[in-house]
Amino acid sequence: MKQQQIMFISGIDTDVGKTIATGFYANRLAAQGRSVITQKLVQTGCSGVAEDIQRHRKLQNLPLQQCDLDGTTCRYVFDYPCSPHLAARLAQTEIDLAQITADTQILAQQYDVVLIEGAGGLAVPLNNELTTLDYLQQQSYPLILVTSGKLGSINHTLLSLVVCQQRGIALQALIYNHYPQTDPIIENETQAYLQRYLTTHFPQAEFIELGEVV
Ligand SMILES: Nc1ncnc2c1ncn2[C@@H]1O[C@H](COP(=O)(O)OP(=O)(O)OP(=O)(O)O)[C@@H](O)[C@H]1O
Ligand SMILES: C[C@H](N)[C@H](N)CCCCCC(=O)O
Ligand SMILES: [Mg+2]
Repeated sequence: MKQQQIMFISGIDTDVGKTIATGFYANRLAAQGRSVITQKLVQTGCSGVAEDIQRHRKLQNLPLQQCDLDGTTCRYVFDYPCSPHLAARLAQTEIDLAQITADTQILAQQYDVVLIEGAGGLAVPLNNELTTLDYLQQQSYPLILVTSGKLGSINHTLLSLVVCQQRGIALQALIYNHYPQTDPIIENETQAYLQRYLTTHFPQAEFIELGEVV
């Protein structure tokens, strides 16, 4: 019997490379013979089929799927490029998290692995009460966290990891995005520091390097 797996991909911030990392990780699993679909928790800043889903499919070298066209892979797409809680409010609606969970379950019945990309970082609000972190904790999905070598990443990464430990969220992997390249002295130590930190505090988690995707 095929093992179904749902994993959540978040990052230390918006624009850190979650979408690229999601496509990369999907391809890695597909190369191991597993069928993979991606889902976007909530998309802001566009209309129609979520732009992150479109990017995932391009990276996977797949056309848009029926589950993309009918909204199963991204139920909530909002125009305004901001936090989901605000984007939903501006659209005079609310994000129904039970609907998103139901969509994930439908996808999990059809694919071996569902990778859910969050919007922004872990503490991004989905409404006035709940953050992405709360949802992740409720669902007990393992987390793949995307980080980078940019100045400031050590602090943002450690804050994200400390809160995962406090909330009992399992870290599957830390993806270290080498893009964009900035200061090699800072980047090298950021990578080395985070690798040491992972070995000490999350020995079961994988450290994965992501290079520039062209
Ligand atoms: N490894 C990479 N190779 C090439 N381009 C990259 C890489 N990582 C990030 N980028 C580029 O940097 C920008 C931000 O990346 P991306 O869209 O993946 O961020 P994100 O974390 O998914 O943001 P959001 O919170 O909006 O979902 C994009 O233009 C993307 O193409
Ligand atoms: C529009 C943007 N690209 C992201 N998808 C949304 C990021 C929300 C971040 C909210 C915040 O941390 O203040
Ligand atoms: Mg993205």
